[in-house]
Amino acid sequence: MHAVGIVAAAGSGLRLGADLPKALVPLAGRPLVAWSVDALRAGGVAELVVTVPPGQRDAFAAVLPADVRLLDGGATRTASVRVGLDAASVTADVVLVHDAARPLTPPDVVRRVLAALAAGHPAAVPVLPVVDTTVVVDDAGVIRDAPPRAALRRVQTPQGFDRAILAAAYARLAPDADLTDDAAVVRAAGVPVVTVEGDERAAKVTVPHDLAVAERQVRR
Ligand SMILES: Nc1ccn([C@@H]2O[C@H](COP(=O)(O)OP(=O)(O)OP(=O)(O)O)[C@@H](O)[C@H]2O)c(=O)n1
Ligand SMILES: C[C@](O)(CO)[C@H](O)COP(=O)(O)O
Repeated sequence: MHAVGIVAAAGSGLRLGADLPKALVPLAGRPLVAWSVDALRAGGVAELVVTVPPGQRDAFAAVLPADVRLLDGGATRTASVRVGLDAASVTADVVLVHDAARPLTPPDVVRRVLAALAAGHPAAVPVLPVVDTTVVVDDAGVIRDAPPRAALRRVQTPQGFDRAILAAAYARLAPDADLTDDAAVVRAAGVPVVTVEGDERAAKVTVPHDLAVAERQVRR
């Protein structure tokens, strides 16, 4: 099975509030994107495309292996993944789409996603259970619903897909579509998405506290 990894690294990191693009923010002395690239490689994905903030290719090239392909990303995560997917080799059987912002994803998570694809599933995503009561609120912040928690999951990356199926699903999307993940893109095209076990260590670095947690994780 020929797998290509697409690392979405073109975000600015507004919620992190750093003075450089989030994917270049150091974690234990290495940029987040370098950790994320390593995570995919450790899990068995050798060929990688990374989408970066326009104008930042040199900065990313300086911190990534020379065989990683760098492309200018788009204004949204969806647009950035689309750029990476368009560039992914058509000889690839499967693609794994990963957030640069999930630097410490264990290789076993990558392997579980690849195994589900190898078993013939068109799409597979890692998930974790929800441990807090989860509610739906209205504009005034008043609780309107509390969905049964047992069926809820938190979705992580990398998310794996049959390449041709993901490409067809993206082709159906409006050019300015902005979905929160790629599972939503294929689901919009009617493709079933199976789940595999995620890992707390694959947490997304979103706010400053997440970076502090990741630093402690590396030290352990
Ligand atoms: N236009 C964008 C926006 C996001 N991403 C990537 O998508 C992943 C998840 O996005 P998020 O954590 O929200 O990153 P940012 O958009 O950078 O964060 P913020 O929303 O706080 O600005 C990140 O690895 C980010 O680099 C991307 O490739 N292109
Ligand atoms: C793709 C994702 O990481 C799955 O949980 C998530 O939806 C990204 O959201 P963000 O707001 O772009 O960080």
